[in-house]
Amino acid sequence: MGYLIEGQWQEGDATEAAKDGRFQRAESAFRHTLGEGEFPEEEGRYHLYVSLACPWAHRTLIQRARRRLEGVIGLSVVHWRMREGGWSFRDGPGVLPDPVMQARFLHELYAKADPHYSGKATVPVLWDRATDRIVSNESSEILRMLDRAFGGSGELYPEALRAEIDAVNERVYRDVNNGVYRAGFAASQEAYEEAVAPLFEALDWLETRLSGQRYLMGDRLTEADIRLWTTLVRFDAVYVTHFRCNLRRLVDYPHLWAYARDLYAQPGFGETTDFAHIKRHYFESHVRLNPGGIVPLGPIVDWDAPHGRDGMG
Ligand SMILES: N[C@@H](CCC(=O)N[C@@H](CS)C(=O)NCC(=O)O)C(=O)O
Repeated sequence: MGYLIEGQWQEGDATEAAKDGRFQRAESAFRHTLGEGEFPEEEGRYHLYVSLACPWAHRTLIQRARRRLEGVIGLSVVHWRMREGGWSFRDGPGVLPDPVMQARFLHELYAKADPHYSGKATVPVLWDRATDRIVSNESSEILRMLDRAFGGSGELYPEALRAEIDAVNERVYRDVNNGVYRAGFAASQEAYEEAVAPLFEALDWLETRLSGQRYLMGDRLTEADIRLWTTLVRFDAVYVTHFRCNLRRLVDYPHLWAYARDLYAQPGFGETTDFAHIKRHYFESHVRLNPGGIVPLGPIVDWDAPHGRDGMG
């Protein structure tokens, strides 16, 4: 773990847990848009840096695969363990090194893009090879860019559904995507309970919503599904134990669990999911939560079991 100050890497826990024990996520710093202004659409010009473990990066990886943009936007995958030096490109199964600067650590790219950058070096990063700059390091915005750029139709965020998608995204982000982190990184009992209660209220709400419709917006997949799903797929493998989100497991929610398997079977989802990176990242990286670094072998769950949702409206 660590962070950059004025482009210089500092080892240490830039923990986002404030003095009151509550985890706070920092805003992403690079917020340009592919296809606008200085970042025109050009095949081969942009490169995506992800961790296969990271739920935020996973959003962008799913969309790159769904759109079959593999030949248009390059990909690097960091090593699952995030300790000294932060995310690195050290050798390991599934790691794809950096072809742009042959960086050893992700933070080198942040410092190259902005020698005065202060903050964390997070994934995902959408990099512009032509200018050596970061287009964006905000997953929700990269997801939308990959929905529209290079001939995309913007189907994940259709005009008519935007208000409803925004409303669902807001609650899912606060209580689910970030909720599991607020529970896991809470440094007090109070902060932990403040995160866990709304997390499971939100899962109950989603369970009901998905009992009568295939996707969060009805009969079509939108960005809201991708954003929810990357947390669900990690839930039983990691968050139930490592982050103590254990009132219930995903498999205890019949509709949510079938919904998660439905998406897992669709193009872009299962194929970009790497449970080894996911589990090893969390259990080997967070020394405070798991000092021994032991990775649990379970749970045994069948992601390929029939989900029975094809015919749902
Ligand atoms: N707002 C960012 C958050 C990304 C994020 O927090 N990524 C984590 C991995 S899951 C990370 O890279 N953390 C590095 C660190 O904490 O030093 C986004 O959604 O793109």
